[in-house]
Amino acid sequence: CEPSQRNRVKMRDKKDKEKTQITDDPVKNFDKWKRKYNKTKKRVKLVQKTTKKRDWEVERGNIQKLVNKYSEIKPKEAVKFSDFPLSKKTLKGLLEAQYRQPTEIQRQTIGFALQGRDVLGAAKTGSGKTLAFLIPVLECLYREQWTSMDGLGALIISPTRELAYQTFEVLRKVGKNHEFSAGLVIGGKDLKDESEKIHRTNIIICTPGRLLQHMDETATFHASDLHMLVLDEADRILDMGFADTLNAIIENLPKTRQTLLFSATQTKSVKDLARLSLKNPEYVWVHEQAKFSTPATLEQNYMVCELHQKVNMLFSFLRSHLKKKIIVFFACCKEVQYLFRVFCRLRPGISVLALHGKQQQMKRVEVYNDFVRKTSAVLFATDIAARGLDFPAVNWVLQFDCPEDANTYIHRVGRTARYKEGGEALLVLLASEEKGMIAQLQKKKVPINKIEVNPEKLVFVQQKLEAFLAQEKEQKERAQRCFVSYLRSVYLMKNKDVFDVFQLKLPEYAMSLGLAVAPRVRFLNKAQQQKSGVTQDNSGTAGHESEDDLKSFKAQLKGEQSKSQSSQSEEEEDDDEDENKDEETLKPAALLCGFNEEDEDDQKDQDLLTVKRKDVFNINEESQDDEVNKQHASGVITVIAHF
Ligand SMILES: Nc1ncnc2c1ncn2[C@@H]1O[C@H](COP(=O)(O)OP(=O)(O)OP(=O)(O)O)[C@@H](O)[C@H]1O
Repeated sequence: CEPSQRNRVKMRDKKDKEKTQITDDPVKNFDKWKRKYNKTKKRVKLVQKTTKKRDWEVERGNIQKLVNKYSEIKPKEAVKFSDFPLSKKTLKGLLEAQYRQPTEIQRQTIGFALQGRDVLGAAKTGSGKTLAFLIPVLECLYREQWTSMDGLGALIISPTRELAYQTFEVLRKVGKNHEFSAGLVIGGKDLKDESEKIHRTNIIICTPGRLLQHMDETATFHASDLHMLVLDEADRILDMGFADTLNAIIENLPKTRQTLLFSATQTKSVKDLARLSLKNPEYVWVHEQAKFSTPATLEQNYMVCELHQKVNMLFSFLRSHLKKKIIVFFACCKEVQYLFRVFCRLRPGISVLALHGKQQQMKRVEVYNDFVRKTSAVLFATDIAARGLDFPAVNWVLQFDCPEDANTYIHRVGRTARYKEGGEALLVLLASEEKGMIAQLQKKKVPINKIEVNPEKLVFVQQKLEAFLAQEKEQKERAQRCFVSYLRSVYLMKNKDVFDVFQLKLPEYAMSLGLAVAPRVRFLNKAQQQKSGVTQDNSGTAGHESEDDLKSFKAQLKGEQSKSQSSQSEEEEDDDEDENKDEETLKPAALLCGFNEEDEDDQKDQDLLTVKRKDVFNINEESQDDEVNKQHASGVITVIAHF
């Protein structure tokens, strides 16, 4: 071969040799790789720096994508929650809480709420209204990329502490993937402690009284950035009892907010809604065309029973429903307090619990949770348990006393037959209440049948009650208070076609409670005298009373109840008692029938205010001013929790 060709071959061999030498030398090889790697890393970083968005920018992009889809929401086609343009965090929360498919009220309202519309939503009890407003609340704050620095963004007002507590628990469940803070403001022992946290809370679930107290007294708390206001059980919150408080709250809220109202018995009264300055609200009345206003799975009956047989009837009922979960509604606290105690002593064979507005808040929460957990038990309750509470698997709702009106009836029976479950309801009426009440129920499309009681099946407990009262003075006093309170509750009912206290047979009623003699009822005597036109001017006090009557009556006519009246709880009564006194004597029996010791230091309930009950004779006047002061000073539990 030619010399030049030989040279070329030589050079190539040399190069090949060098090449293999480098590949075989790991140090040199690594250095080379490292140089190359650094170069690439620099280049990638540069590219990333110019193209990569920050997290919040990504989130903002996601939000924009969701918002763009709002106009395309088709409620009729939404089968799953994921068919709505909801954030991943909310969808995850719903899924984790086992909520997959929206209920009818959720399907029909979520879209409007996401679009920023004001909504008035009404649907039967147990149909899922809570999520219908909680989902939009979460989405609203998510859309605004709300942080704790932004303070209050959404406000949910409930008529009772129990309902607020329950809503808070649902919010914690479905909102757990969001970073917002949420607080339960239902009255607290330590206002100062609460005040320190409240300004950092993004979602507040509250009862009206305590919220207003913060608005008045907590300097750092303001609601000027509020985006969403929710009134749960709106008709209740809008009615006369909460008028002053709600008006004062609304004065502190920005007009630009979005407002959602939900209830099973919705208001459409223009006067009521005007206070909220709703903007072109969307009315969603899911069951407006439905044949009945109560759940289809609820079987409803009523029976007529004489007043003095009611206790026997209740005991007999419980004896024949020992394995069931039952709620019994009474007209007033004192009735619940007395009958709860004697029923524990009677040992019906089923665990007896009591929930009413005079219990301390801790006790109320304890009883609430206890009843949630139990599979069979009977809960004696006032109307603080009538609205919104979602106790699982309640079989029966028994209304021992006639409800104030058809709406209260609907809410009470709604504690059973919830979300596709079945349930039964029994209403106990006096003969004098039957015609008026049944007419009201029929007008409200409530299907109810009359049943007869078999007198032979009644178990008589009067003698046992007499024996209890003979043993314990306190018990006797409780029975007397129960007697007077029940009469007062009937007397204060507005609808005189249904409630007529003068038709009640008082001596028989007293005996049925175990009392040998009917206690003196001063207000009835007074009322009787007024009824029969007897003037008391010479007594010196009558003139003063009638002036007060007139004032209060005028205030009611104007729809501006006096402060004392509007703050007066339905459950508040003027006679104090020390419920702890007889714990010692009650303990043995209590243990046997699952009785929880009641530490019912009389505490004034702030939840349910006087509604639709005219106190034209100012029976409660002595206690009212005191109560207002006490309400402002008294402490009730508050929890501020963060997700
Ligand atoms: N989408 C859903 N899927 C399954 N269960 C649901 C759904 N939405 C609500 N529920 C369940 O239905 C029950 C009733 O819901 P909720 O308490 O919200 O009813 P409500 O309409 O507010 O009743 P009320 O009128 O008595 O206040 C609850 O136990 C709740 O967990």
